Amino acid sequence: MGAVREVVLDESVLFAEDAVGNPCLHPASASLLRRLRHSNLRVGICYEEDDTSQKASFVQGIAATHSLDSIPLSGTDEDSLQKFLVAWNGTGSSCLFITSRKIELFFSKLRNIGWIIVYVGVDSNVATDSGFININTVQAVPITICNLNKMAMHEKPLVIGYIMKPSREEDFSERGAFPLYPTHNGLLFLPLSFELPLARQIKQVDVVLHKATDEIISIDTSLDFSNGILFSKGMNELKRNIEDIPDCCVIDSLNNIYPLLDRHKIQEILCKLDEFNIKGHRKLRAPHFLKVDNYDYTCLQDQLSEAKLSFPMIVKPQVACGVADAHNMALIFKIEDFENLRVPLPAIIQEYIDHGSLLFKFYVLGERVFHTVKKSMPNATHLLSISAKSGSSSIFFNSLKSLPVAQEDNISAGCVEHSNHSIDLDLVSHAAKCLRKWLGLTIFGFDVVIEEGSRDHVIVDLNYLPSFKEIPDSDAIPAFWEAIKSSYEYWKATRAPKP
Ligand SMILES: Nc1ncnc2c1ncn2[C@@H]1O[C@H](COP(=O)(O)OP(=O)(O)OP(=O)(O)O)[C@@H](O)[C@H]1O
Ligand SMILES: O=P(O)(O)O[C@H]1[C@H](O)[C@@H](O)[C@H](OP(=O)(O)O)[C@@H](OP(=O)(O)O)[C@H]1O
Ligand SMILES: [Mg+2]
Ligand SMILES: [Mg+2]
Repeated sequence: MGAVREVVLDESVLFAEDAVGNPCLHPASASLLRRLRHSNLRVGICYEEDDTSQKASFVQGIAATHSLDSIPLSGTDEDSLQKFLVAWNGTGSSCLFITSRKIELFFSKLRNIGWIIVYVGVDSNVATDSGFININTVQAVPITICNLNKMAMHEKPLVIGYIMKPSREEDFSERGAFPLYPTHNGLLFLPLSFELPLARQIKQVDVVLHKATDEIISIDTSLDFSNGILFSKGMNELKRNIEDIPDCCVIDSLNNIYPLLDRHKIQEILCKLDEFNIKGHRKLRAPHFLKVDNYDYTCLQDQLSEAKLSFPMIVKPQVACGVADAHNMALIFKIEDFENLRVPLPAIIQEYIDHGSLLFKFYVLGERVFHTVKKSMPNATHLLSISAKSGSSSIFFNSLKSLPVAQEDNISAGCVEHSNHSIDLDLVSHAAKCLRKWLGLTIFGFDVVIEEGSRDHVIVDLNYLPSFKEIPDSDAIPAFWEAIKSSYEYWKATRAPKP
């Protein structure tokens, strides 16, 4: 049996009726359709031709929404089968027919031409063999396809189990990052579900790719961050499983991720870069900073001076991500602005770098380094005009939502475009390689601003598994796959020998 490239979902596994008898889509089926849509498989929906017109138009609407084919099935006789096959017009590779209706005659005809029937439902009488598979719920469809494709491929693909918040999974999935048919470098992607037993799922994968910070409930900053994290129930179960199954490559290990949760640790890492400046190149450095546990500014001025900090400054929560207020920060212009400052404590006070409102976002995917230029915040003089207009001296904002931009900020796209000539890419790429070695992370991002005047390249932020949305899919996705494969190969070559 060849690898599965095509899947037809019968309406019986997708639709139900709501309280008033109208057709509706099972939530689990909706999630499955979203995943299959971007799985690099050809997917269709089959519906009974004599369905009510309301049902037929509902099915066709769902198919159109998910960019899937919709194929009518008029009956189970030979003629209906031929009409169905002509309408589907399959490539002849192994095709799955996923249903919870028992149409024996139709099944045997399909199996005779190499299709595989996947019956969804709990029925002990169902005999299973290579052409007939029984699963309990539609949530087991991806793992079924994955296992069939693992068995069918001459060179065993590497199965990457992934888990992240739905919006992030959708972002990656829409870019084609999670195919259920092997990539050119032999990877298969399988969504892990907290709603199914994790131990069984993890045994099916070679790698677990996760964004654990998506599963943080809260962080008790009175403890060392890694001990203060309260994860979701599902993430705690995943942690237990990956700790119990040493034979599972994790991208990336939690211990390597924890420092990027903490802007204080990030500053300490970035300050190490000061030693790595290359003669004849611009200086690469971290911002001057001070960590504070309170905003009592009566004794703060000396500490600020000692830390070489002068106004304006930017105040960020020490917690860097994972919780809602990790991106609530403020620009402050005088010592009194610490009064009633709403930035969560403990906080990191950073020098504000005048950087002409241009931000260079770098993304490290394994060996590859990409960057994009984005509009940022204006120089201090412009910021003062914003604060003057706002009536309050300090400027409070959420960096994930919007940055304070001066009205008269005249950075046009052209300036962003020309800015590429101002950054020392060799210097930053060298720094990226150092950071990759120190952090032990497969995919991470960092933000660079160039100080006006000195032209110092200042790294103001480090992020774990960012979205690199702005990098073209044609570059980013193959690099994403290569980074994962290289990390796995490095893990395999360096892991402790099996007992
Ligand atoms: N020290 C600084 N001097 C000047 N501008 C800064 C400084 N720190 C941050 N910025 C600007 O503010 C933006 C948000 O800051 P930062 O990147 O630290 O926030 P974040 O919440 O970590 O964002 P991300 O979504 O990238 O994780 C930066 O992208 C940059 O434009
Ligand atoms: O959601 P938390 O755990 O707070 O972490 C954020 C990161 O700090 C940001 O770097 C991510 O933004 P980018 O993916 O654009 O880098 C941001 O990605 P998002 O905006 O796509 O959610 C978040 O991952
Ligand atoms: Mg940032
Ligand atoms: Mg960040």
